[in-house]
Amino acid sequence: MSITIENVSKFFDNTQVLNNISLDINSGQMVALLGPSGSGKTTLLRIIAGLEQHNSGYLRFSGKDVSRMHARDRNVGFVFQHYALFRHMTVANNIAFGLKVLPRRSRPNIKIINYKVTCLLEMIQLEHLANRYPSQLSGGQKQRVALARALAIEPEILLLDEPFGALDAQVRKELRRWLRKLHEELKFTSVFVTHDQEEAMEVADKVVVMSNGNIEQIGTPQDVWYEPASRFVLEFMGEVNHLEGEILGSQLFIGPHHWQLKSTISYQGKVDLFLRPWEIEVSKQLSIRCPLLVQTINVSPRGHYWQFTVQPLDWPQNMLTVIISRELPKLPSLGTRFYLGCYNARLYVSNQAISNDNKKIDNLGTMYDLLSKELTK
Ligand SMILES: Nc1ncnc2c1ncn2[C@@H]1O[C@H](COP(=O)(O)OP(=O)(O)OP(=O)(O)O)[C@@H](O)[C@H]1O
Repeated sequence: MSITIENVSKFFDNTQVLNNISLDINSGQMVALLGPSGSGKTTLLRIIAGLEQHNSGYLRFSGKDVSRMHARDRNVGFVFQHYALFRHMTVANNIAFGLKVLPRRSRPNIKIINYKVTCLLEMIQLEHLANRYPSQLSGGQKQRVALARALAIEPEILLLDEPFGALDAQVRKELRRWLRKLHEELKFTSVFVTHDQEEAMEVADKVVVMSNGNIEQIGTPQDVWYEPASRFVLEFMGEVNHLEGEILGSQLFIGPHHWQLKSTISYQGKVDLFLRPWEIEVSKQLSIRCPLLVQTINVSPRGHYWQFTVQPLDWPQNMLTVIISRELPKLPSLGTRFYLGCYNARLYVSNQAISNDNKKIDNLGTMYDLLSKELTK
């Protein structure tokens, strides 16, 4: 079943928490709503579920307007962060609950209910715990039971609100792989809320990045990672170094260092440069590619790579994080000086310099785009 959200807005009292949201979710797709706390993810999910009513706009399931349809008639399964299992019921009875409370005309007979529960217990690999109570389960087991309970009614849409948020890192990883596999087998449409970038990248077909009640970007995990649509998405999607620079005439300045631009660009003034730790070039020699002198102040081994914290020496900036493959023959120790290049840095008009006029040219491209060819080859 597909979901169409068209110009949906939501107010709580006089505060607008969703601002004209439009989003298409194809049948069988798994979509992550990703964003910081308070960005409106849960509110949007609850509107899809029918637990919250939007103030304007349309909500359609496979083309049919469901805006006024009661939650129980939407055929939607819901999984919350905090299990919400019935404490006084066994695992098997928790899973059977949704089927037992169906209206008489659509309720399966008890044999079929028991058969379905057995199949679901098998699917979540907890057959041996059918007669336990929730208090006798681990967090990961409880969450699997919650999923089985949501799936028992064979929903066409499954909504998950931070389903693994309360679990430790290892169990989270296992469960999200398991969810992805389950999704591939059963092919329901699902929307899940998370503020964990890695979780969204690993599980979703499509990622919707939200901030402040707005959608910042809709795209595949690759899109939002490699082609961030805004400075917000770039900063939100993983670690990034922030440098300050300035465009004066046809030169880009970082501290006392300057580069010749291909041509004079229309924007003049302060710029913010963003650079992922693994996009920094390093060299022991001063060169045109690596002109920025730094000193190592921390080295930390991270599996197949090394992570350095470095202090810029003759160019006034904050400390930077640099990631270098461990295959490099010789590694700098603490205090070692070396040179950096930052050609992959993305440039934006500095926040301090944004006026309505500059907002139109907020994103200036990468240094590679702006510099003359002979400097970057
Ligand atoms: N019932 C409510 N009454 C008033 N304001 C609310 C209500 N529910 C949510 N809000 C507000 O709406 C905004 C969006 O909340 P929402 O829970 O959708 O965000 P979120 O992105 O899911 O955040 P989190 O990741 O912290 O759960 C917040 O500012 C929140 O305070």
